[in-house]
Amino acid sequence: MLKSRPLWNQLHLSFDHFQPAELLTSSHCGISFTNVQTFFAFQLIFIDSASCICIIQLHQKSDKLSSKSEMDRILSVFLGVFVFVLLFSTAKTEDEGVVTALLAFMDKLDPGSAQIAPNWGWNASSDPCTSKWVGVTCDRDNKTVKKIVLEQLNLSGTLDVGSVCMVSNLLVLSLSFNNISGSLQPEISNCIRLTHLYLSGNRFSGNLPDSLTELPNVKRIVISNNGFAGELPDFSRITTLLTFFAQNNRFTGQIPGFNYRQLEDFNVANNDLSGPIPDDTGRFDANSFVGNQQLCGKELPVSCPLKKKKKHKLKLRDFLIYSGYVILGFIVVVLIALLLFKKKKQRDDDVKIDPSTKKSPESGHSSGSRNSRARSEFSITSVESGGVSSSMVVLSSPVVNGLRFEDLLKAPAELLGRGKHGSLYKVKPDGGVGLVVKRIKDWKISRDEFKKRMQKIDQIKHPNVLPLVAYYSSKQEKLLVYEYQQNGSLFGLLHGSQKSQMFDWGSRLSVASSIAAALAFMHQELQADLIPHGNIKSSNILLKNDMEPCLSEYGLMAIDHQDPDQTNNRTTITTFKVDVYAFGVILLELLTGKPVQDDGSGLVNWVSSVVKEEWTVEVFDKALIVEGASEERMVGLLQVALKCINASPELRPTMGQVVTIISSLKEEEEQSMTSSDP
Ligand SMILES: Nc1ncnc2c1ncn2[C@@H]1O[C@H](COP(=O)(O)OP(=O)(O)OP(=O)(O)O)[C@@H](O)[C@H]1O
Repeated sequence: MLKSRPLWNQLHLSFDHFQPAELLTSSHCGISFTNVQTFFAFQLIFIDSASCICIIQLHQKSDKLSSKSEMDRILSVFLGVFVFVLLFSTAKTEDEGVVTALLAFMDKLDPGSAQIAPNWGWNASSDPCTSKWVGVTCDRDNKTVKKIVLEQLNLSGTLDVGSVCMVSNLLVLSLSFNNISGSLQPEISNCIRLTHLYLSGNRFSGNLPDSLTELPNVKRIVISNNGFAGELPDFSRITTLLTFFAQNNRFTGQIPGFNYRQLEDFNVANNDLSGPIPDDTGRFDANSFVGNQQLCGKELPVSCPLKKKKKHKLKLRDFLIYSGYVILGFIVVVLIALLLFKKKKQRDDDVKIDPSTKKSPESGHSSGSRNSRARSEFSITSVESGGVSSSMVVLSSPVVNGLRFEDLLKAPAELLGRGKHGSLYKVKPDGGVGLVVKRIKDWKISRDEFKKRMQKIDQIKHPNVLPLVAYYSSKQEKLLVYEYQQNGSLFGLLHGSQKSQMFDWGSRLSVASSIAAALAFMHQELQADLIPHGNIKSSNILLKNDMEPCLSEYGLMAIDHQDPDQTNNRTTITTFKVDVYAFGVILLELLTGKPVQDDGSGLVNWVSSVVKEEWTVEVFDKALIVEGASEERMVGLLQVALKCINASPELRPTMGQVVTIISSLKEEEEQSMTSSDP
């Protein structure tokens, strides 16, 4: 039976029949009201709103019993039966409504039932869900129609949008590769929950209705290979759209606005579109636009003509005015440049360019060409450090035997990044290995506490945690020295130029497993000292020479910056749950292949909303799907991630628990690999 959601509305209407009545309570599971005239209370209780059964309880009000009580009893029974019949009939009407709508839709789609066979189930005496009509998919409870997929069936009628959109929970409508003709009617906007509309490979014609852009949830619109014509409506209104395929139609006019930054797939090739390509992101190449004679842009061989400037004959007066503007502009530019220069000088006042580092052997650039993100060279010589070599503690590491603070300060340094918590320099002391120096300013931690913390962290070794090589502490700044890892980070592997390298499902699961194990170990060892990592993100997971992942910068951040509830009083448990949350975000990054922006909440919200809609497979990285990664194990890992990102720290698992689940997923994966080996 179909879910009877609108029944509720109708129920309220039916109460009007009993006016004057006083509504006593109203909830989703029951309603009661008193009929004042007959001194009766009815109680309608929904046993199961889905099957539309209700029980009507009739209560006589004892304090109001009168000589008319016998008469009233009869009346009450009559009223009860009446209400029951009324409700039952309205519920039935609702179910029948969807069945009727679907049959009307099919009637137009396949006139004369030329294609549909009797065993498809499409008839008025059966239920689309429980009788499993061909092409219809329902929700898990078999109550609501969610998808209609009727592809490659040679259907040659028209699309009755008015009828099909009466299926109020419809998410997917796919009618690709048939012979359907006619236009797409404006009532398409009634399909308010629709996320996927596939109409490609038919004979549709006419304009796309403006109302198509009113669909609030639509993600994929595929209308390619049809005869659609006219101008495309303004799709920039749809904020959810990920795919728009409209190639091989007869669309004219200019390409309208789209949220190009968000679109994953876009193609309007082979139409009659004209004018400039408005996509300034450059994410879609010529293939998305070719075959439109009058289209121009950097993606195509035809670049757009420059706008012709009107030629003016300059009179002397005009000349003087323009010269005035030019001089004024020049003065403003000089002033701004001076201001910027002053500001930059202030920012860099503690970073002096070491004249001895004119040229870095690695970069080959001169120190004059400084740029914060590009390769730039500084000496990390600190104003206050002034050669206080005794303040630097070099830990017992084979990597830097005999390293002196002076060597570090003198060495050419290249700025790798300026993060929220400090700057990172790559340094290569004479004859030594490459190092990185993290420079943290204004960390509100006493020298003793800092020293204790670093020594504690140094005592705990794990193969997947990058060891600290040396540290230095002064009032204003702390320096932390690590070995430089030339293979980059997990961030680079997932989203950077290295993306082209195959980062397959097995490797992703392996990274998740190694990092989880490292974190669980560190948490256990540092439990008494309450030192979490505090800043887990994919750029802090580095790849060692053997491509094994390792966590860097453990324990540098006293407070977390990813967890929304960082202001809460921290208990032993919640302190470490900050890392569990961040690890959950890493898992999402591995599963979706999408980068994390700012605090990660964007990715978390997106995944949560897709999963809620029961579109779980949508979240996975396309590369993983193409590779044929096990959906069962991807869902398993996603479930771990969702537990980790629980808004309530107490409800998040411990890293120990996370390790157990991921290890068993990894084991299953390995077993499946060996069993599928020839
Ligand atoms: N030991 C290392 N070897 C090689 N690259 C490193 C090393 N440590 C960090 N990096 C890389 O250097 C870049 C800058 O690191 P940095 O720690 O400054 O950035 P961040 O993580 O964004 O900042 P923050 O840690 O302050 O939030 C990152 O891409 C990071 O992956």
